[in-house]
Amino acid sequence: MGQTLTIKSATHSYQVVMEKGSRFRLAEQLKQHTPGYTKTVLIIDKNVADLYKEDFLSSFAEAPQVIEVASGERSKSFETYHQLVTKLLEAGLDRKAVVVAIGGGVVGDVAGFVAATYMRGIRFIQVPTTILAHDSSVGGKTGINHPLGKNLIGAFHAPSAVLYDPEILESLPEAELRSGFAEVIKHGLIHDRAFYTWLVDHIHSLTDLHVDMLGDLLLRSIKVKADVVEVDEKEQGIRAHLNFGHTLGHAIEAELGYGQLTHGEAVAIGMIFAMKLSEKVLHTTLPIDETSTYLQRLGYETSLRKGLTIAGLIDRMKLDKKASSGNMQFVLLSEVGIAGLYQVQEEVIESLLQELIG
Ligand SMILES: NC(=O)c1ccc[n+]([C@@H]2O[C@H](COP(=O)([O-])OP(=O)(O)OC[C@H]3O[C@@H](n4cnc5c(N)ncnc54)[C@H](O)[C@@H]3O)[C@@H](O)[C@H]2O)c1
Ligand SMILES: O=C(O)C(=O)C[C@@H](O)[C@H](O)[C@H](O)COP(=O)(O)O
Ligand SMILES: [Zn+2]
Repeated sequence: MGQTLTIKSATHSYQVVMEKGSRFRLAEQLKQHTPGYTKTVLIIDKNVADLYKEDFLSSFAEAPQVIEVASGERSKSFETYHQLVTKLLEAGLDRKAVVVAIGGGVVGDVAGFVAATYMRGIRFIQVPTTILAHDSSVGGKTGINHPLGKNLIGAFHAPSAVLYDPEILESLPEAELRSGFAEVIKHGLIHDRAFYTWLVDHIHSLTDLHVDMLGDLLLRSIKVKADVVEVDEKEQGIRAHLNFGHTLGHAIEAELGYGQLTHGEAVAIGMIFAMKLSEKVLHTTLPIDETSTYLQRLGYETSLRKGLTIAGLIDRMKLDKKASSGNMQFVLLSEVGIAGLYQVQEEVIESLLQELIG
């Protein structure tokens, strides 16, 4: 039956189910987690469809409609959103229908936003297929990007279940292991010092992330996310801590052009920046060298790419959703495992960015 973790949202509780081979039981799982549903449509990442579509369909007596979404960050767009809603209307989905999002964070975010808004909200199930999606599939943040910035349009809409089959992660390319693992490290840094230390001591290379241990590792990381979103689902307070590394990370993604650097790679640069900022603003001492060396050993970049400008990044960061009246706010660490949200003066950010640009 695999391992489960129950998450409480404001509207309902839902389960994260981690079970090897569960992709062959999707029809059964759907009945269990969304009782009484009238119809379903599977919205699936194109690469994932090529590899696993038949596996997902194998348990249905009558195959549901499948909509394939082009792989990549560019699909988190108005165009894809519009196309998907149109296809659901044409398919005749009613308010008791269920959307199943199968893929990484891109498909989860856009399909989740479709479900959040279709007829003012229908149920949806997250079937994460990347490491990164251990983060994106839990907590109910859904949305799309705007040319001006990441995730600027969206809604909070909790899934009815998160169905993880760790076997699927075996086909992930190295760059995607790296992207997803950044959010695992983030969870340790902001909320679970022992977990962070365990990662540094035990995961020496991305090849250490093999299927036999990924289920446990991801559940531990999801537990951090669950602890936070259960207390503050709609980001009125501590949920912002999950945004550690993201103020700069999102700015980098948008400035470079979506998809040039993966989300996790951009967040990794943002985390090192936020640790340096923490030392400056909070007069604390953090293991920046250790984290930086660790990230570099795993193949992450930790400084800013050529072509990025301080002015461009600052303009983006002023549009970040945490900004208040144009003042930038950053998640900083007073120590590993303890995060907080702080307003930081533009001059301080500017001078530190200068150091990172070199
Ligand atoms: N909603 C949230 O709380 C939240 C949290 C974190 C990140 N995000 C968002 O998630 C997105 C990134 O998600 P992602 O890293 O999963 O990227 P992604 O969805 O683009 O997937 C990464 C790549 O891996 C491929 N892929 C997916 N599963 C595969 C598999 N099992 N085998 C082989 N290839 C596979 C995809 O086709 C794609 O090319 C970003 O847009 C980010 O903003 C959202
Ligand atoms: O769940 C959250 O809250 C997070 O901040 C998790 C992040 O890893 C994720 O990238 C999220 O999409 C960022 O949210 P945003 O509100 O900054 O768009
Ligand atoms: Zn993220």
